[in-house]
Amino acid sequence: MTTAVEIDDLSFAYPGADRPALERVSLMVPAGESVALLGASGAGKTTLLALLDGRLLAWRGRASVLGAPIDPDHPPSRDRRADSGFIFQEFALVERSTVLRNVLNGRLGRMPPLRAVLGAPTPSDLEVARAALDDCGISDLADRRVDSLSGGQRQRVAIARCLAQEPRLILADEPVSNLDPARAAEILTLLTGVAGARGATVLFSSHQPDLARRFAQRIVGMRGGRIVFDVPVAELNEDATADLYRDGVSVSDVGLRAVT
Ligand SMILES: Nc1ncnc2c1ncn2[C@@H]1O[C@H](COP(=O)(O)OP(=O)(O)OP(=O)(O)O)[C@@H](O)[C@H]1O
Repeated sequence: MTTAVEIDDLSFAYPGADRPALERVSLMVPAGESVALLGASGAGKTTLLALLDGRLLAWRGRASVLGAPIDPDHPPSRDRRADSGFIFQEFALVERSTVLRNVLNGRLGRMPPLRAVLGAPTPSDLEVARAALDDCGISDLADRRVDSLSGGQRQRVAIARCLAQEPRLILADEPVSNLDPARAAEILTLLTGVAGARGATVLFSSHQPDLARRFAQRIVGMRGGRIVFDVPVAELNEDATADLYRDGVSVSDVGLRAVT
């Protein structure tokens, strides 16, 4: 069994913060698994995903992504970055650009640097982008500007952009918290389905235990920067889940976008 993510005794504090955002975190995610990070606002989910994406430095401990250690002192190389894709809650798309152009942006990390600067896709880049649009059911939107799309359609574009990158690991930070419940389930069905079909690992964060249970094989509960449980979905315990949200925030209070 290969490992997509391996973290051992990892701690991180934002500069100037009076307490760590991640404290003594250890985690192992086998390749091909779909894992949900569950926890209240401030639990450290975004920080953990950003760290795995190579965007945070000066942490302590050990971490490997797709079998290679990440360095707390240097950002990852361009090639390494291309192997993991990130899906943001707020989509992070170029609003005034077309859907196809946004999806092609996912190819930039796979192009030689000069071609990427010129933004000149090859026929094979176009083929990969069109396949990603097709997988996400949005081929008919290819020429539409992103600023004319609904939230659910935008998140499909963001997933297609990520797939165009051909990542082996997909990190998704609350990918459905801006969507209504029906759309949220649709998008997680799509995300975990296309990732599974391509053999990619998915690590997604969520405030919603029901969605985590439905779409992940394993649930990692976080609270106050620590991992408090890490269980197969069948072993998820209601009390332990509710505990994640104590201190003024209850599970039922945690709606589509969180309580802060
Ligand atoms: N850029 C930052 N600078 C300083 N502190 C930060 C920064 N980003 C997050 N934090 C702090 O780090 C801790 C973990 O935050 P993080 O955003 O990772 O939690 P989260 O579980 O993703 O929360 P949410 O569900 O609201 O996104 C919190 O105490 C937060 O206030």
